[in-house]
Amino acid sequence: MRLIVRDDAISAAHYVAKYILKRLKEFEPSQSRQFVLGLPTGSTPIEVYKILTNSYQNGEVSFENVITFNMDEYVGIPRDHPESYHSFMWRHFFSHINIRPENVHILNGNASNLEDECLQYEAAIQAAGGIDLFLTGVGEDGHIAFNEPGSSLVSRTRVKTLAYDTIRANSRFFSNDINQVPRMALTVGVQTVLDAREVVTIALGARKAVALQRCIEGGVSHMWTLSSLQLHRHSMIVADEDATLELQVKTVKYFKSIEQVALEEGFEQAISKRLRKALGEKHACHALAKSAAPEPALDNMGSRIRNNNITFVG
Ligand SMILES: N[C@@H]1[C@@H](O)[C@H](O)[C@@H](COP(=O)(O)O)O[C@@H]1O
Repeated sequence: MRLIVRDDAISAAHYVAKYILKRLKEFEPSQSRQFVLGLPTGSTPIEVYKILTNSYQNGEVSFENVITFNMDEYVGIPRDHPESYHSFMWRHFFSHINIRPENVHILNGNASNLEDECLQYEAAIQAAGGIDLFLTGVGEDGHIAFNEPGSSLVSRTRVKTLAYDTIRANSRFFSNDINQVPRMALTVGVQTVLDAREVVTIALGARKAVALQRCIEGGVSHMWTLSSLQLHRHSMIVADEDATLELQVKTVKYFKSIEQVALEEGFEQAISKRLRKALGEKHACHALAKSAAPEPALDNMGSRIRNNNITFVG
């Protein structure tokens, strides 16, 4: 797992947006080879969506050959309710870019058979070739998507009852009236997220600090489902300083020093190359096929420089 720390929320959002743009550029999506992007809702990714929208409007990126899968949706509120995740995504992102409506996937919280809806969603992800990059947020209780504390770490898309803490936290979107917040949601599972080729999480503000501490410095636990990212080969958390408030100073310094060394030694290029390889396994990526250079070995202990070769943890 990588941890990237930026001074404030805007800088963190810029880092994430630029990272996604870089991945899209490297991938060169086309009609026969579409990029599959997993997306979250919540206040945290809004700035990322704004930056991606601006990039589209400036002609820097196209979403024509991007397929999206959203993480979750409330059960039982109308699709056009202003706080449904469907409305959220179109309001903050999809309406402003050139994505094809048929490429947008958002769970239907009003389906007559919710279990079937979840099964079909998993099947649709498979049919798209799996998710290339899953962007996620994190709840105050450490949940990823709506995988509340106690969720199975091998769970897949399903119906979930929301934790009281989440209902309380999300009441700010429902006129601060806890009674208006739906009690249930459909959500991708922890394993659905872990199956993505890459996971990028953005965590902003002091209210995420405890969750971040548990997920980075604690062990893998179903009580803090974001901690499952410790098991992923290509996971990265991008946080602002406030979100790191509960981490040990030495933890933050450690990850900052890794980033510094990595920048100096071309780590970014090494990661890009390794990810292109992972994507190439699915898409027969022509760019990587050209490269005959050996991959750097993995080292579970962290970033190391050996004979000018960098090894790194995923
Ligand atoms: N299901 C969503 C999560 O996907 C999101 O990460 C979380 C944090 O939201 P915010 O970014 O508003 O703090 O809220 C909800 O619970």
